Amino acid sequence: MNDVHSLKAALAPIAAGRASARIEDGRASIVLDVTGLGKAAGEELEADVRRVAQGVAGVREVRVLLTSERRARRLIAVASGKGGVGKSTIAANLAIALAKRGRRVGLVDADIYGPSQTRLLGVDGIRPESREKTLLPVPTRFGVPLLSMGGLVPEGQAIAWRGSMAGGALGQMVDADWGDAELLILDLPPGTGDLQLTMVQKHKPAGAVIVSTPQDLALIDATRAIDLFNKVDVPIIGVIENMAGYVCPHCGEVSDPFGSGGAEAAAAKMGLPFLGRVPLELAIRTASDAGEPPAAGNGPQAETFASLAAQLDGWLTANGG
Ligand SMILES: Nc1ncnc2c1ncn2[C@@H]1O[C@H](COP(=O)(O)OP(=O)(O)OP(=O)(O)O)[C@@H](O)[C@H]1O
Repeated sequence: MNDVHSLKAALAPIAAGRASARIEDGRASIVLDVTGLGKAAGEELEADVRRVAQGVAGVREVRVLLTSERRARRLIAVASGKGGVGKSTIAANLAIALAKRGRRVGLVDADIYGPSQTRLLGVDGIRPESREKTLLPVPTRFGVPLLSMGGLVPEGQAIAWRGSMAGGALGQMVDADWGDAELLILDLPPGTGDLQLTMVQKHKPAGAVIVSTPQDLALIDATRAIDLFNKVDVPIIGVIENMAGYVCPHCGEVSDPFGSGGAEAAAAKMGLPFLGRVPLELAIRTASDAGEPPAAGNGPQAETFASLAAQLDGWLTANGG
């Protein structure tokens, strides 16, 4: 076997289909395709390839060139005009329902005022590690890796974090080692101030989902959120009405403490798609508090989120795959 064949044979078990190699005057040049591997795994593979190549007879020097098809990772913002409407709950469950459909999804919790995703996804207290200044998202049981401001903002310092620090931390989270995730769901801080505008301007999500309760007041705020995205030319994928209709945990009867249909009517008036409604249900709150997102289960709530995710999926396909 000549040297280049020995080199190829040595590389095959660890980098089959990813490496092409040649040797000239004892110098091995290897082009390694690390598409979809993520930074850490790509570097690990590069080190393995280097080590193996150095052990091949006739090789004095090894050069490895990494290539990767640039994968466009899309950001979908989940926003609300005011706090407490269930934006984080919807964001977490949408991410899980999309993962169930086969999308490779990560979740970014940018809500510095009330970062709740670590609790919702059952990874409270687990801090993300970092490798060479790149954050490694925390894996969750639901197939959706997570990075949260919760792990970065010192508790009780949200106010001091307004502005540039929050912007910097969000940049670090978006540019983290998301591996082959094609989609990041971005749980924005509630409201429509400068902080939200800067975040949206800088990271330019592919689209936005607006969460509102059926109440009039929340709808006025939701309209402001819609205006914010319009201002920066980010398309609104649609509006979700949360806490619509109270389902009695005892008899299953549905009543409408906050009214119903308001968000749908408002969406229609603004010419925006209405994605659906999520009822106000004790089971959603208790499951969420326990780190068991309903979308991960098999109950009726899982169906509600599956249907929302199907529409989001349709939008993603229609807008670039
Ligand atoms: N459809 C629902 N049925 C019952 N409880 C819900 C529902 N949606 C959200 N909740 C509960 O309402 C509370 C607020 O929800 P969540 O934290 O998701 O809101 P938010 O809009 O993200 O708030 P914040 O502004 O604090 O980020 C939580 O206790 C959550 O479990």
